[in-house]
Amino acid sequence: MLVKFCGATTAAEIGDMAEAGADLVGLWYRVPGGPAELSSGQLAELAAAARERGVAPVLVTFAAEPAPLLAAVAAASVPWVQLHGYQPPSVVRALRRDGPPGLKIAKVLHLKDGACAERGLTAAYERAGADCFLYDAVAPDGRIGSTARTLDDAAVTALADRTGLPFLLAGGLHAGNREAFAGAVAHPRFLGIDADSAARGAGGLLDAGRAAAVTRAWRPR
Ligand SMILES: O=C(O)c1ccccc1NCC(=O)[C@H](O)[C@H](O)COP(=O)(O)O
Repeated sequence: MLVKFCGATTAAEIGDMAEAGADLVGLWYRVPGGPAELSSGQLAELAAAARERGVAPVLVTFAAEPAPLLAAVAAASVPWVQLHGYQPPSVVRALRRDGPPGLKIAKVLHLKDGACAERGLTAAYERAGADCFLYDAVAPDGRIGSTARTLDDAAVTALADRTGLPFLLAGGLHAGNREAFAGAVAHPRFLGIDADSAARGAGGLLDAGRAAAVTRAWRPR
């Protein structure tokens, strides 16, 4: 299974995530107002640092214009893109058509009170060329991304049953709640986990010890 931690802003955090056993590290690009937002130069620098440490960099974005995303993917040689907003299937199609061969595209599906906001679009995302979905929570006020709110295991497995792609599970995952997701973890399309809040230390940066505790708790032994 894959383990992703999201929102690195320094090479030191990336080194810490590598030590914590991460496969993927999220780098924010075009997340307006986000505390971990990076310039295109920083994105390229941190993507290189991640590759050096054997961790695959993931461009995490709210952007819905393919051209700047494709330019950033090419400039930073990023192998993964995570479309974390409510981007339509046409954005996935454009990235698949015009992106580098082998680019991995993760489309986030947002769940609120057990209902998926993109429920009517999942087949279109699949046809457009997404590689996987990432299931994440929506806060009561509509906020998305790093909400630290957990999903309901039954809602997750029901959504996974209705879709045809592997999925990363997110939403308030921490070292102590793997058992609450027994259905998701056992699902044949379970691909791995994505966490942000639980991996952060007191100063707000990603923390090696906290991230390692998440990895240890979730990775099968
Ligand atoms: O992490 C954020 O603050 C964020 C902001 C805007 C877009 C995406 C963002 N994070 C994306 C992630 O992949 C997080 O890991 C995911 O939302 C889970 O976060 P958490 O519930 O805090 O573990």
